[in-house]
Amino acid sequence: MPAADGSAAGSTGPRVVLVGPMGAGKTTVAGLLGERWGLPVRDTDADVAASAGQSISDLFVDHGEAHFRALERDAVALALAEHDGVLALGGGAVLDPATRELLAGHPVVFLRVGLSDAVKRVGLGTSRPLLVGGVRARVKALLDERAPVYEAVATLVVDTDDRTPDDVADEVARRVEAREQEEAR
Ligand SMILES: Nc1ncnc2c1ncn2[C@@H]1O[C@H](COP(=O)(O)OP(=O)(O)OP(=O)(O)O)[C@@H](O)[C@H]1O
Ligand SMILES: O=C(O)C1=C[C@@H](O)[C@@H](O)[C@H](O)C1
Ligand SMILES: [Mg+2]
Repeated sequence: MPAADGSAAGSTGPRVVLVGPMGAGKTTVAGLLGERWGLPVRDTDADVAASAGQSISDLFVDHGEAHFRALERDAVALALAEHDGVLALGGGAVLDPATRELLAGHPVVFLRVGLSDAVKRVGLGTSRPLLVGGVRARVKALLDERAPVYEAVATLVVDTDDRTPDDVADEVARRVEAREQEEAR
């Protein structure tokens, strides 16, 4: 139940928030961290699709990217306020300045991925509307444009190229736990 100021009563916020480009493995690694820590996992892409009653692709086609971004901003704000588990954001969520402000003070991990691994991972499906048309060129443009934004919001950066999701989740868990211990001292 949210408190009067909009925050969730008793919520301490997510144990970790995963950011990074499409194909970085946010959703996959969030699932692994949730299992490891015994915590619930939430993904703002799934929240937006559920609240709109439409897939993300259909939302882009029917209402456009700006409408999707507005729903996404609300979904991130709500998840940060009420979710105490592992949180994966949509790849473009951090483009919104208000979202970046909300992230300040949370443990944010940037899962970094290079062009070649990102292209291999996202494949040629149509579930990522921003990539329909020319996957490699679009991925390159998005990685170049967004890398500084992910770096700016992150408290930790974890490389994912040539690594399995389990290996990435191990490093995220180890480093988040080490930070928590430092902060508890
Ligand atoms: N480290 C990895 N090595 C190889 N494949 C991976 C790795 N991480 C994720 N994958 C695979 O890449 C694909 C995309 O992963 P995932 O959906 O978790 O990415 P995402 O960052 O959540 O992307 P989006 O921003 O589109 O939601 C999935 O098929 C997943 O199994
Ligand atoms: O990087 C992006 O802009 C996106 C990433 C996905 O997670 C979805 O949020 C959507 O396909 C847009
Ligand atoms: Mg995802």
